[in-house]
Amino acid sequence: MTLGPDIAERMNRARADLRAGVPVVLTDPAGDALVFAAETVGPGRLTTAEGIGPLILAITNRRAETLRTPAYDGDLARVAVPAGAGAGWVRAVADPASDLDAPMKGPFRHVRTGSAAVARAAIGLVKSARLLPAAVILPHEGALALAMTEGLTVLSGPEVLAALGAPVALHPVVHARLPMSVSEAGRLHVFRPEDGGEEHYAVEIGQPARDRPVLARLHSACFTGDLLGSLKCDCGPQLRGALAQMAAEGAGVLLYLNQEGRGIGLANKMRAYSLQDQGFDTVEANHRLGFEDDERDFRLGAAILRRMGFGAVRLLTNNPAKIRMMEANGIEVAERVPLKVGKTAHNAGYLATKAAKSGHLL
Ligand SMILES: Nc1nc2c(ncn2[C@@H]2O[C@H](COP(=O)(O)OP(=O)(O)OP(=O)(O)O)[C@@H](O)[C@H]2O)c(=O)[nH]1
Ligand SMILES: [Zn+2]
Repeated sequence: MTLGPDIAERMNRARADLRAGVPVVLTDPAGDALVFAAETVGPGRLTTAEGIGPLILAITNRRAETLRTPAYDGDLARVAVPAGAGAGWVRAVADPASDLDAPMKGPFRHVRTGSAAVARAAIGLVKSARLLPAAVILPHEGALALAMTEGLTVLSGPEVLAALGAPVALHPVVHARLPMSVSEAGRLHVFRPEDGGEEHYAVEIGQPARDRPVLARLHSACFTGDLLGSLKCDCGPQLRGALAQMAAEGAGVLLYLNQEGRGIGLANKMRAYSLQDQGFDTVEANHRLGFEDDERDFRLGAAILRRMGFGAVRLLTNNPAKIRMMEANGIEVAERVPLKVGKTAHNAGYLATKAAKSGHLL
């Protein structure tokens, strides 16, 4: 084995670079390119990049739909950045915050020739860095040479696309006893992805048998609901309700998956909340930002359950997609246990939207 980073490790580096506003280089058989996150690229680097060659802004089909412009590449659109348009223009196209104040972003000149593969890998990368799903691309023959002189992270575009679609391998790091007010027989397990990325947790209550379906909950992180007692969602009561039910039965396992905001991260979730204050529902807000309704990867949950020795669950959920994902990833769902707690005047619309648009069971 070589000492250098593999593709997953280099992608982790690239995420840090992109979050800091530093470009990365994507190599591709159709042509190499420098890639910036639209959210973080500053005016200085953008001007330097414009001096090298014409820039392209890649946005998702969801964002294109909001901007009423076609997505010629299917899942994404490549629009030319007008000369001298600057970071303000890039940000306004990528970020829906000012859509209602300044609705006309176009007309856009679309780039329809060449391969969209680099744009696709770039959007996948910035999304996985929990940034707005839009990337500035500078196609450049000398990108590799520039990477050498400027110390930029280099990734193969096709490898990025393959890695984004591959299941993340996780390993247990540590577990220890954790007496909790709900149950003194608690134990917290920490799991870490092989690429050194974000950790996920499992709270085990009692000593659930491995050869029978375990009462289980796949909980997605919700800082606002879990910690702050937000009334906009039902996450806090669901978290506490699930643990209470496991304590009452004497055994269970709650996975705490760090996929805040259905996988878009807290900053983007707050952008979605701001759009909800403008009158859009939870699904429309995700789409206006350029995301799908739900960007979570529930394969993580199945992988952790398997690592813990569980093959079958009684799943506490109202979300049929979680059941489908468990079964598709080798965890039998012997029973769905409804979890209906925490309805408030503030979240009634949110819960109704989840039922109407995301198939949640009421
Ligand atoms: N993007 C976005 N995420 C939200 C919003 N409200 C809550 N969330 C996130 O949604 C997730 C809630 O997930 P869960 O409660 O685990 O899952 P669920 O799909 O509702 O399914 P069940 O609760 O199991 O029925 C958390 O990650 C929250 O942060 C919102 O308006 N927009
Ligand atoms: Zn929540």
